[in-house]
Amino acid sequence: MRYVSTRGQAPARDFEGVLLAGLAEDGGLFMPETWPELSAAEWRALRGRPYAEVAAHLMARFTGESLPEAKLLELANRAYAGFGSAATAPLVQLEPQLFALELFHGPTLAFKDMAMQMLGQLFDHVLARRGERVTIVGATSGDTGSAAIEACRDRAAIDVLILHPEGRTSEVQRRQMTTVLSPNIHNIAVQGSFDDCQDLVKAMFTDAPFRQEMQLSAVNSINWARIAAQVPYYAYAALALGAPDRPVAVAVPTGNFGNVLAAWVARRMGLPIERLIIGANRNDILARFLSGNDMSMQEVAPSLSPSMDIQVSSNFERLLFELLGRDAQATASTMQRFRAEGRMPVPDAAWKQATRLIQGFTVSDEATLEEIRRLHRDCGYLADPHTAIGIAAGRAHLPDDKGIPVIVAATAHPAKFPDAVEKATGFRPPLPPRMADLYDREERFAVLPNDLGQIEAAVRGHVRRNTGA
Ligand SMILES: Cc1ncc(COP(=O)(O)O)c(C=O)c1O
Ligand SMILES: N[C@@H](CCOP(=O)(O)O)C(=O)O
Repeated sequence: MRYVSTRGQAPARDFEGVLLAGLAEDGGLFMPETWPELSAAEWRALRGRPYAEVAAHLMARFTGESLPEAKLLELANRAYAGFGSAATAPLVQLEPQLFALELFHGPTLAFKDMAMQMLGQLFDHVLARRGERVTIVGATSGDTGSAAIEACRDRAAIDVLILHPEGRTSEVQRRQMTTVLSPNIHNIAVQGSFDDCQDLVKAMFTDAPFRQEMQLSAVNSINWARIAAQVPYYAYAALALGAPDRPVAVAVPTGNFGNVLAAWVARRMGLPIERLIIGANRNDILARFLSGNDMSMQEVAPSLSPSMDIQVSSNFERLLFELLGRDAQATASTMQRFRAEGRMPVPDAAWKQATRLIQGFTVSDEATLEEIRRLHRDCGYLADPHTAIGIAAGRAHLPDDKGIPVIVAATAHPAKFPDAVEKATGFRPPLPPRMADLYDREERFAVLPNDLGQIEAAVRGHVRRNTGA
């Protein structure tokens, strides 16, 4: 399998090259040159199989010969062994047609563990075989950072530097990152928003000499390997509900558009996902795009669902590439105009094509609290604010539905956002016993301005110290 850049100016790579490169050299995102598709019989054969087997089988369609299914299965078994649910990603029925796909049973209690634990295994395997090392730079609004840190801590061949927006994550999220004192882990609180952090990461990747010198790699969903590892859980859930012989819809609380893109990919591989539904908080650029072709940037505003306080949704570029018929030149110029003018000029035909499949809903903070309250009262279910937005969006879609089940991505454990949950229900969800002393642990992080030079200097300093260079 070969991968091409959405902007058409970077060399094509294989899966391993894409895993290590992260972002393409031209600033674009890697996409498979062709889409693998499974027949109905192949999907049926995956029904009832353990999660690791489904993951290995589907990921093998993206990796090619250097990482065959048997090797992926070995890595997947290791990746998911420590999850707190035997099902890895259990499906909980909330209403006759509505199901929560719980993706938060990994070590850091958010859906990021589903892919990141697998990425950690992939990096270990590939770097050991090649005798190489990498410097991972990542941006987080709270969950990617801790998942990446947990997956890569104490590795000799990996340095990890995570940028988070100062004061804009929940305290649990921040502490999950900053209390990991392993020598290869470094946290930087950036005086800015998540979008600023993400822009800094992308700027480091497009600074060719720096990228080369540091051997940069990515763990954000700009890295195709992240998306590939997020596809299997949609298949796992849809198969449990009768796919490929019964269609499903999928609802996803959305920020950087990676999680919903993975569902789009599952559909492209032949899974009968009839509708994709996205829920947004007040940072609702994607919902505004879907309702009126208005992809215009606004200031990032803090909300009760901080992980989704995002305006520039990186993975939208991958969908745009498809909507524009894989025209890399048109994709590049559309993205350039978006960055220059703050508004993305999506042709009407492409927009209409998107709206035929994807529906968007904005859920305010008040409506989020009401949804958490309602779920607790009526279903005995405790949802975190992000999951509540997904469920609210899924429920808003139900009247349009033809009776097909809606799978909602439940993206975080309620204990990660205890203040919002307590405000809605009066109940403060406790952290699992292994994290009970989180508030007493020592924290270590630097605070830096939104300045590329200073961030690059910090990265260089940490990597030199770790490698003794
Ligand atoms: C808990 C949670 N829910 C939802 C999202 C949004 O997911 P995505 O950025 O893939 O759209 C995030 C951040 O990625 C998150 O951490
Ligand atoms: N919500 C994310 C933001 C980064 O998203 P990613 O999927 O691109 O890693 C976070 O929690 O950090």
